[in-house]
Amino acid sequence: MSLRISQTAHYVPSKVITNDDLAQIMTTSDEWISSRTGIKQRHVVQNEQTSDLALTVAQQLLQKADLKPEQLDFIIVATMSPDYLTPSTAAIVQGKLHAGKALAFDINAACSGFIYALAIADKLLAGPYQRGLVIGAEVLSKLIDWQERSTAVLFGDGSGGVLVEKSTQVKGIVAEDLATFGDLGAKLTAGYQPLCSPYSSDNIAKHKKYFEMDGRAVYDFATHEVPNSIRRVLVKANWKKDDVQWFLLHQANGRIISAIAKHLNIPEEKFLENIAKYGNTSAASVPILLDEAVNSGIIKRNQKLILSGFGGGLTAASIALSF
Ligand SMILES: O=C(O)C1CCN(c2ccc(-c3cc(CO)ccc3Cl)cn2)CC1
Repeated sequence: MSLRISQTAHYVPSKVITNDDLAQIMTTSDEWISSRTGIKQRHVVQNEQTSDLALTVAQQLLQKADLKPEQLDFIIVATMSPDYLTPSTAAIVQGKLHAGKALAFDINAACSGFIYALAIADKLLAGPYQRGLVIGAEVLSKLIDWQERSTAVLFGDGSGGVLVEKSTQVKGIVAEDLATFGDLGAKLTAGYQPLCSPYSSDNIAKHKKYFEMDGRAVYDFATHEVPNSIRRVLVKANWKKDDVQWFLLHQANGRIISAIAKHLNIPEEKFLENIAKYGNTSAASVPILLDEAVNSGIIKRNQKLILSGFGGGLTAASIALSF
């Protein structure tokens, strides 16, 4: 028994902000952003919340599969930018979808969130459940300090997801490697919830609401731990790296993907990329990349894929997927 990805979908808000648009409101340039990150533009919400982006993807997945909402057993939303602490973004989607039979919950593993969520869905399908939605959805624009150019230029809003079903036909997730490096968590933070009772005092600076990142430290972490993660999952899957048709990595930074390809001595062409169009959309980046590659015919059935996420936590996670 295994997990089959039956449908893929993605959605991004209509508002496009180019690097030149950002140069109008902060001291930066298209040259700096493009050369250091590979990003040319990003999509930013105007009046949509994270649950709205996730709901649109959920509706697309049901429509593609000709399924009714009540046929869903679960909805998992991977997000680090939920509408609320409670209700979960997944619960909001479940309610608006009228998917009354589906258990629904969020998971937060930042940019590894979609990979963690796929692995969790695999376990649910090994149990009493038949099918569900796994969605990565982010509105990072609400977590950005728009006065801080070092982070404001990196991120975008978006959502992507998959319909997963119990299957006896495909191998699905052949192996997984989900790692957390909590001792490095302070290197990438956002959304601190300050203590505020009459009995507490909180010396954490209030600006911890917004993204803060030790870019050098996270960059170095990624270029070392992502190759390690991919090597481990290849061994667990008993795959050789040449068996893999495509590598779908979190779209954090174009130079990081090149560095990881070099570390692994794998041709860069095997690493799919769309960071130029969307920026870093955290948990949404891999499912957006997956849907685009399926739609364009780059990814075909029965191919061997490696999906990898890395970032906040810090986390690094990989899945060997027989698509
Ligand atoms: O070249 C420069 O000056 C800078 C150097 C630092 N850079 C970075 C550093 C880290 C990330 C990053 C972020 C996340 C969060 O999702 C996850 C994973 C990563 Cl590897 C993205 N960019 C940008 C260009």
